[in-house]
Amino acid sequence: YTWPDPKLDELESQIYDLFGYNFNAFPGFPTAVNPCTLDFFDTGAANKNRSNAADWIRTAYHDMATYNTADGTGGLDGSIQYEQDRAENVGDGFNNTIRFFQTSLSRYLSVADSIAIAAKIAIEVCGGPDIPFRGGRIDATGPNNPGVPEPQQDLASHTAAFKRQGFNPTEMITLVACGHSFGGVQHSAFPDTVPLDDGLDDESLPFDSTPFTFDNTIAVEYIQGTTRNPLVVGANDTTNSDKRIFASDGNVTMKGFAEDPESFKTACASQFANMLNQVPSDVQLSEVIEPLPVKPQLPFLLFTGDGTLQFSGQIRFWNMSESSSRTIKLLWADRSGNTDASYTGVLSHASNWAGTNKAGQTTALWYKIGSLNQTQPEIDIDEETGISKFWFEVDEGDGSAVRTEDQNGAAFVLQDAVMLADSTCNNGTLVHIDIAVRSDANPSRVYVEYDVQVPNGPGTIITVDTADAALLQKGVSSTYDLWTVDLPKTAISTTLKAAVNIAADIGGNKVTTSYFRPFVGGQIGYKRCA
Ligand code: HEM
Repeated sequence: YTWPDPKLDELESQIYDLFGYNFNAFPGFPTAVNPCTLDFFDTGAANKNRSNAADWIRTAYHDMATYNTADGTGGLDGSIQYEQDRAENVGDGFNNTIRFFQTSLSRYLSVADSIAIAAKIAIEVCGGPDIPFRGGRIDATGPNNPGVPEPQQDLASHTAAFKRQGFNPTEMITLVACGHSFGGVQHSAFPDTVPLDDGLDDESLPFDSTPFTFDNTIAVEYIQGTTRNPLVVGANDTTNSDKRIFASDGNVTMKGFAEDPESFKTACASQFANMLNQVPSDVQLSEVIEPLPVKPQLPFLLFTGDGTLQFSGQIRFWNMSESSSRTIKLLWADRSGNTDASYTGVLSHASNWAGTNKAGQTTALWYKIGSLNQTQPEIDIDEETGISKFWFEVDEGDGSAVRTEDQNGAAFVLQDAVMLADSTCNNGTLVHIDIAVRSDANPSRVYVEYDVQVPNGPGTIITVDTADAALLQKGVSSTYDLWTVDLPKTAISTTLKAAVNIAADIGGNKVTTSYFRPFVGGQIGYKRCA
């Protein structure tokens, strides 16, 4: 896709900026599955086979399992929030999962996409295959029809349930084996399947001897006859659903998985992806989100009133490794689209500004707009000529040709009609947001947008609220007027991200700035009011 696309930009960060210099990814899914034995809701040694990773994967399946291919209803839509009182959703793993990312939801990050991202990251970080990711799941506002398979049901009803969900019998065996590569069955949820050992409050019996890692042990132990899977060798044969499912094709599929770990991995990659992509028929998922080769993060213009616009932000270069000889130049076109030899500035880089989606690797380098030198930390743009787009020239300094990074000619578009003014301040309880608006823009409305989490029974709905700005001073500089709005901290404190953006309706179009965090340190426009 072409930057900027706020929703895809957010999702891209959530799946690629996971380790290292990863301030973007929020809440930081990998922190909960690195190591994969982590269990945030651990109640003691008795639960030692449980993990966040297993909870997240089971949550994705149970949310999806209401899908009905015939009428396009159900699927991965966050409806699990409203379905936890059902017998088919016994256990606290769903609530644990949703609680983890509840505070980071935004208009760009739905509950349903968060569930899908959590499962994808758990699988990938814990030894599993890469799962291609498509985004744009929309949250249901109430429950779907029931439909999650339960262990006491017979093979015919499981086959029918998976068919309804869009999986044929081989895919059913595959998806169950892939999912049950993680975690196990808990006594408290399934007391008949898992007896309680003396002296324990609760315990979980794993499906295989490696419940924290994706691997084909689930199949190897099953085929060898050494499995302790409580849904295969449980004392009550009625609830041995894995046994019935695994054996349903004469063990052909499980034998293949036991003999060839790579074939298991490949098969799981495609069935996990299918699971995450079963969404209601009125939801249109994006294309598979690939990492952007060059990605601006919070490119920001700040109106100073001294004749310049301060341009700051960070740029991520994917698939780049450290080099002391490299220099990267930023170039821009002015408001009229013209270029000039003077429209250029440096990007700076420090050696620990490296990140990746794989633990222990370096995949991307981060550069900052402006120099590292504190006296010139951003690039100053003449407010009279302004900016309309920017791009980069990468010189490896090794004699190879200088490379232009401009999104195949589209460049990186940046509007300069509305922006934060540096007179913005906060007094602890409200932020006094000053907005510079280009005098020739004639906006019909200038406003601030912010996300609000609205409780909806046991679930959450994200809405976008707005606060309108009023004109404060015409001609505050040669090119700009000043508008202002007061936003109480309570308005934006319902999301941990606490981010807002400035918008204006100009000539029938909506123009906006990036999301920024007026109350949180380290970003722009949050100084204390005098
Ligand atoms: C006929 C289909 C299935 C049945 C009857 C079934 C049954 C169960 C049961 C009884 C548990 C124990 C839950 C607990 O103790 O809280 C469980 C756990 C789990 N299931 Fe399934 N399952 C099925 C399919 C799947 C699928 C398709 C996936 C994912 C692809 C999956 C992923 C998991 C995971 C990861 C756990 C471990 C949870 C933990 O340790 O906290 N299951 N399953």
